[in-house]
Amino acid sequence: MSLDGLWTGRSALNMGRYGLFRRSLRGAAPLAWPPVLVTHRRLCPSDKGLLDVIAGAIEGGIGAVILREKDLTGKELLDLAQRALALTRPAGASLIVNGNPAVAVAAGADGVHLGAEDLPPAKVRSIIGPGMLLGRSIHSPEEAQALAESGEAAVLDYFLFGNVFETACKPGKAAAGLDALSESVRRSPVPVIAIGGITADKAPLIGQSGAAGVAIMSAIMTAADPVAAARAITVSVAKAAAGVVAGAVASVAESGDDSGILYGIIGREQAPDEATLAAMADGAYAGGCDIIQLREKNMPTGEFLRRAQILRERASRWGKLFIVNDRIDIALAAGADGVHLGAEDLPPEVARQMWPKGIIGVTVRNLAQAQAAVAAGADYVGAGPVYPTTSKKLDAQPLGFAGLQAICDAIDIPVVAIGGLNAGRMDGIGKTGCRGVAVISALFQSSDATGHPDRGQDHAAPCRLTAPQAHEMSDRPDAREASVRSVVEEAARRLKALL
Ligand SMILES: Cc1ncc(COP(=O)(O)OP(=O)(O)O)c(N)n1
Ligand SMILES: Cc1nc(C(=O)O)sc1CCOP(=O)(O)O
Ligand SMILES: [Mg+2]
Repeated sequence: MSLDGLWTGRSALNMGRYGLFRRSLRGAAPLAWPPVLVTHRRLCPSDKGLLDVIAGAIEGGIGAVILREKDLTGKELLDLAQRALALTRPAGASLIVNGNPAVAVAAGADGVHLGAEDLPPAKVRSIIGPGMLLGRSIHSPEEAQALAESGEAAVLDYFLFGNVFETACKPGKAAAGLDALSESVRRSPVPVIAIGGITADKAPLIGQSGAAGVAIMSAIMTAADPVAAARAITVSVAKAAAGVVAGAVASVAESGDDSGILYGIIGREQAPDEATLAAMADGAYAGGCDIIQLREKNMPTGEFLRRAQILRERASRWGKLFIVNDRIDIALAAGADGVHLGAEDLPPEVARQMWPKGIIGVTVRNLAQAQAAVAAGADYVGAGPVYPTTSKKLDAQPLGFAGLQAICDAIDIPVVAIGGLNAGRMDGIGKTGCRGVAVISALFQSSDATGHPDRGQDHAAPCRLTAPQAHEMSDRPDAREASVRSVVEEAARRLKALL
């Protein structure tokens, strides 16, 4: 009998939600994943059961639970998974079943985690279908590379790399170390989650390696107060994620030839959950962003509005600007400073009538569109793409600096350059006359802040630098590294003052 049909049961109903979650994890920036709890019920304190610890960890902000109870029978594991789901699902956390795809499907769980001894990933993917998360443990950079080269990683959503530090959970097993973690991140086509001996105070080191998140076993499972233990880790990870973003932002801010506006654009692809969104916004403003735009596609209005309210609050705290992409209704409801409109959105004349005092930005691709935007009452234009971008599918030809300059010369309102801009592409941009740059990936999905300018150039993951970008940056590695280091330190100082 083929197993291929198994997933058409209950979990198929969940595909929309988890399909979305999976996609949003693809481009995960350093520490953009919320922390993951990996269970081991025999470590629980004597006064607590496993479900008590899971409930506490969720209350403390854990975003996913990997149920790793290897000695249970299928029936026992199914029963436990169903009980755990009753805790994770209402909280919006994910439940991932270790090693048993059939139990995961039968329970309606959100994912499956595999070890080297389990079924091959492609087989498991055919059992669970496209919508569920699928992860695989790895223990070395070579293993990450082998799984990438064999094509097995193509069906995976993440690697779990360990053990990074020594841990009582694997007595006698030497720590793989941070360098091996960094190298695994570099060779991996999927986000890497770090595990093994991770505590709240070590989370920033994990962020430096470029890993997308941390997974915790003993620091939570053995804690007398699992809520407090989980919260300490969640807070530390959020601060570290903000620090990474601050460093990337500062490195772009410092790279231009004048001090123009730095305009960051963020959405769930960069910040999957609300805590990460807030942390990244803090990092971006701390690093030198003047404006943040919330850009969400196909998001239910309520969720979009909640995220807009979070950014409104962060921007006000920093005394900086907040713009909503596409949706003037959400911009007004959230009290944003303005809205950015493109060819598919409400015409700017209509927006201006509805919102006389709002900042209205309009996308333009050529001179004629720029002049039309001015006539329609725009406050600024976003002109692009200046370079090809990996952040969205676009048919328009890149403007280059010459096309950008022609627009800047022709109109009197501010021009913000957009598309494929990063620290290595800023020389001379001020001379075009543009007033600033709008950026997604180099701020929120970049490895810039870690000092590894070539990370991931071998793979085509959307969060990574493309080979030509990496080449450009490597032309002046010493200058770049020194400059990145100093701006990261400065950003860390500013962030510390805030937090
Ligand atoms: C500052 C800035 N400039 C241009 C755009 C692109 O807007 P649009 O053409 O509407 O495309 P989407 O971003 O909605 O896909 C922008 N968002 N911001
Ligand atoms: C959202 C968007 N609009 C563009 C346009 O030209 O209209 S380019 C773009 C993506 C910008 O992302 P990155 O900095 O990663 O290239
Ligand atoms: Mg738009």
